[in-house]
Formats: sequence, structure tokens, C-alpha cells
Amino acid sequence: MAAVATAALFGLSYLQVVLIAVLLVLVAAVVASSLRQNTPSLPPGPWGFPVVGIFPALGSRPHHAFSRMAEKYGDVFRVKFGSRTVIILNGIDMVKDAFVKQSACFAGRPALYSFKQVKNGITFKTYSPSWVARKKVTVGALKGFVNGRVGALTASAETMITEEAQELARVFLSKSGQPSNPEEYAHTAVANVVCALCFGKRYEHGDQEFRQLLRNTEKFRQAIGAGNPADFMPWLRFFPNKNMKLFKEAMESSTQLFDKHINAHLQTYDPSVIRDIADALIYNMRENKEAGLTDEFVLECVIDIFGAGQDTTSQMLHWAFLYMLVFPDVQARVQREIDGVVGRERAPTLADEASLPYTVAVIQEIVRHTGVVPMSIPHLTTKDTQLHGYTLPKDTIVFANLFSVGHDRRIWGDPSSFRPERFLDPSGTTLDPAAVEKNLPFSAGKRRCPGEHLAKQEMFLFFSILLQQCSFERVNGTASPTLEGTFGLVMRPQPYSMIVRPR
Ligand code: HEM
Repeated sequence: MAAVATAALFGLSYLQVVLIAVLLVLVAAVVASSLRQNTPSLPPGPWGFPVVGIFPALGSRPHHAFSRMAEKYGDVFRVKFGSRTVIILNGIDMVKDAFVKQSACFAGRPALYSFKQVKNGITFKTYSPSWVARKKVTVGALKGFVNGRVGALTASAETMITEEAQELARVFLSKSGQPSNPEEYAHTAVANVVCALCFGKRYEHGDQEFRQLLRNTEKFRQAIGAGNPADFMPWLRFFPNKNMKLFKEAMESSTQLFDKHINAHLQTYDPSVIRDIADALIYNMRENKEAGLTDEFVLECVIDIFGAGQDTTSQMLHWAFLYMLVFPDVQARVQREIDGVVGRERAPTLADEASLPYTVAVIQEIVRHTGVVPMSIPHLTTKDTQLHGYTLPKDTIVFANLFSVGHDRRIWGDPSSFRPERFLDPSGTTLDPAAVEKNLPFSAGKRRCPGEHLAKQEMFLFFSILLQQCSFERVNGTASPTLEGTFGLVMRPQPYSMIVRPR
């Protein structure tokens, strides 16, 4: 009554009073939120819009936007993703100070809405004694299988990758002289390597089950490739979400498919004959009884390895062809090096890697220049944590801008130039390990990618075997394709066509 009386006094209607009251509440909420954002213990950062936070300011290249913000606010700053405060780390020192020097404090994973939909062994699970056991078994199985150090192997990872690289060269050369988009071929070849490595199955290109797997990967990419807004704006979950529907369908379909193969492995497992990564996982899991893992873990872990290991490596290959089209001189120099060291009579092997420093430097430079997994996977602080004088409360989401590590002017001088020589010593004849250490494409600390060793073997064998046999050229009369990728969990080249010719 008092409000109505006051309103009458100022000549306002009842409706106007209500509107003013609502407006005041909104203003108070924004002020309170901005005061919270400026809590002295948190690092500085830009203002976010109410409700949506920083999203509208990020554009189509968030990794570039964050790198620019780092120039203004420093290597650690905070932003709002929807209603959540998120910390962004930039540059190698900041990422290592957090992920390596305080590894356990930054090893959590947020329980994001989309992560909860994924059946997985380690990637989306948060830090806990059970996660530590899972990661130990996974790393042991991957390293053991790739290095031939787990039981008696029936085939080596190197043989499986080499066969697939030879097959890809055959497919490319069968289309010699015709323009083609290499994405699907790279995707098929790498998916086949991962399936062969994980459960010993190689598919023919037209196989129905295999096409289904590839379709599922495409759905995953569409659904969470560039992030799912509903993860940070929970109210969006009440609206129909086509991407989440696709995502769940793909998850169910892949789980069914892998389940069949993993069950067969569990039934026929023999510790004296290790056929593939699934066997290596069973072996390691049973050796590490204290980890307390059940057979279900083998399926969860294979789903993880397939998901994490396929799109990353196949997009790297997809990028590699593109760089060879755009930089024909680099391509010619790689081919000269391979001809001089390996010749044309036999395929390059991992034993040749140390004698092919320029080839390895080119792969390193492609990985650096593309910033292949630009924002890593979100971490979570596991307790209140100090970083460079700031206090990050427990359960704060932290992203590492890995793109900024490979594009830090203070380290690389001219990061935008594509210059493989930066990975060679001054004589230009030996790989410079110190330069390699300055990039972190596989992240760092407890969450570091367990597939790094395998991914490097795949990239070296595919790249060197293909360049030994094929030349990659631009389609006559077309402009040089762009090196500007499409942002996502994994950076992807924009569609392009190339012509392959036999050498
Ligand atoms: C070029 C290839 C690859 C790149 C650039 C890459 C990069 C990464 C990055 C940046 C992360 C996130 C680390 C973090 O959270 O800080 C990651 C995680 C992971 N990667 Fe890779 N990866 C590649 C290939 C592979 C392969 C071949 C496999 C499996 C065989 C694999 C398995 C995994 C798994 C399981 C995780 C989750 C680790 C965890 O949560 O502890 N990756 N990878």
C-alpha cells in the first residue's frame, strides 16, 4: 500500500512501479555479479555480458580472442562463460606453473552436462584415486603396446600403421591427376589404424559398421566440436537441443559397436599372446589388481582412445597435405631428404626418424602453426589454489590456451610464419630438442595426452611414406587454399581440393 501511495505521489501508475522495481533488481544483480567478478583474489579480466558472459565477444576464433586478452590482462585472466567464472592460462610458463608445478591441484575435470553423456575411461572423469588408477593402466597399456613391452605381441603398432599408410598411398594414386578432398581419406585411414590397434579389426572402406563409426565421429564433432553452450548456461537444457540428441545417438551406437569387440576379447584373452591395445589393457588391468578395475573399464577405455585418438591424428594428416600444397618448396625438400636417406626401394621406418631431421621439423611446425587442440580440454581445480599471487577457489574451471603457447611472440619471434627451420639447430642438420620442448600440443602434467607417443609414430609414418610415393599439388587455376582453420576441440582445415601425382 505504501508503494502505491508513493507512486501516486510521483504520479506513477502501479505498472510503472513494478517495471522500475524489476529494473532495480536486475541492476543490483549485475552490480553484485561484477563485484563478485572483481573479487581481489581472482585474476583480472574483461567484463562479461549478463547471462551469456564473454561468449558474444569471442567470435569464430576464440583462441585468437583469448591471446589478445592475454596481452591486455596478462597470462592468467578470468572470464565469464554464461554464469560461470572460468580461468584462461596463456603462454608456456603459466601453463607449466599450473599444470606441472601444481599438477594435482589442476587435474580435475568439470562435470559439464555434455561430459556426463559420455561413457569413458579417463578423459572426462575428474581427479580421484580411481582416476589415477585408470590413467596408470591406460598409459601402461598404450606405452607397452606401442613399444612392444607388454607380453608377447602378435603385431607391432609400426606394422599396422605402415600397412594403412601404404593403403592410403594406393588410394590416392588410384585417383592420380583428379581433384579430391583428402579429409575423408585421412579420416578413414586413421580410424582404421585406431580400430586395428584397439581391437585388431581392419575394415574395408565401404564396410557398413565402419561407415557407422565414421558417421558417429562426425556427429560427435558437430555436437561438441566447438563447445556446447548448455554446459555453461544450464537454462538452455530446457530447450530442444539437436546437437545433444545427435551426441547421445552417436554415443549409444559406438558403445554397442565396441562392446561386441571388447566382449569377444574378454572371452578369448590369453596373457601369453597380446593381439592389440584391448588385450594390453586387460593385461595391465589384471596385473594392477590394486587398481580395483572391472572388465567394464576395458570398454570405457577403448571408447576413450578411439574418441581422443582419431579426430586429432586424422586432422593433423589433413592439415599436413594442405601445408604441402601451400609450401611446395618445403614439400620438395622433405622429398629430397627422404630420397637421400631411405631411397625409393623401401618404405621409411621409425628407425629412419633420427636421420630425417627436416621431415620431423616440418611435422613439428605443422603441429605448432595449426594449434591443433587450441584450448585443450577444461581442467578443474581440486582445492583452493594459489597461482601467481591469485587464489583460485576449489572447483574453478581452467582452460589452457595451448594455441598461445605455440604462438607466443616472446618465444617464437615470428609465430605466424611457417618456418620448419625453427625446430633445427643452427647448422640446420639436427632437430633442436629445446625448440620442441617449447610447444605443448599434448598439454602437460597429470592430464597430459597418453596417446602422444602413438600419435607421433602415426604422423611420422603416414607423412614420410606418403611423401616418398606421392606429390601433392594445387588444382590448376585455383587460388592458394587458406590456412585459417575452423575452431573446435580439434582445429580443422576449411574444405580444399588437391591433386596427387606419383613420384
Ligand atoms: C596429434 C594427435 C594428438 C594431439 C595433438 C592430442 C592432444 C591432446 C590434448 C591437448 C589433450 C588434453 C590434455 C589436457 O586435458 O590437458 C589430450 C587428451 C587425451 N588424449 Fe590426446 N592427442 C592426440 C592424439 C591422441 C591419441 C592417438 C590418443 C590415444 C591413442 C589420445 C588419447 C588421449 C586421451 C585418452 C586423453 C585424455 C587424458 C586425460 O584426461 O588424462 N590422444 N590429447
